Amino acid sequence: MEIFREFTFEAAHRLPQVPEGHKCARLHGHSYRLEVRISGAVDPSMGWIMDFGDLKAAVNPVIVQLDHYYLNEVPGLENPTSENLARWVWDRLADALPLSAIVVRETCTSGCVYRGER
Ligand SMILES: Nc1nc2c(c(=O)[nH]1)N=C([C@H](O)[C@H](O)COP(=O)(O)OP(=O)(O)OP(=O)(O)O)CN2
Ligand SMILES: [Zn+2]
Repeated sequence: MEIFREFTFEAAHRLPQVPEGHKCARLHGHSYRLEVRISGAVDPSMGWIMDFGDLKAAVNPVIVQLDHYYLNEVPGLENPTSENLARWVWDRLADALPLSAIVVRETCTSGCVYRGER
């Protein structure tokens, strides 16, 4: 089974690799939505995989590194596409949580699902 928790953060970025004239070369911001999914067996006595509160506590230190930052200045996020951001989050949580997916939504209509593939 899988559970998830959604987090939000505000951040600015620009995409340094896009061709000249691309709108994303300009500095702009997003209200990011980040979904952290974990999978595992349901503990029979508790009736849950993990307390949602413990999931929140594990993810919050990562959110703090992103919220209201210029992502291009965060080490490892020099090219802050959704894909790179999803992998960056995964790498910082994989030791602590049984991750099944990281979902990054940049806008209401665009985003990325990362399941740990290299
Ligand atoms: N594969 C990716 N493509 C794009 C990314 C990305 O991270 N991965 N990022 C961007 C920009 O950050 C852009 O701000 C978001 O893109 P887009 O959804 O095109 O932006 P809009 O909301 O302005 O879309 P419209 O529907 O055209 O208004 C670009 N591409
Ligand atoms: Zn953008």
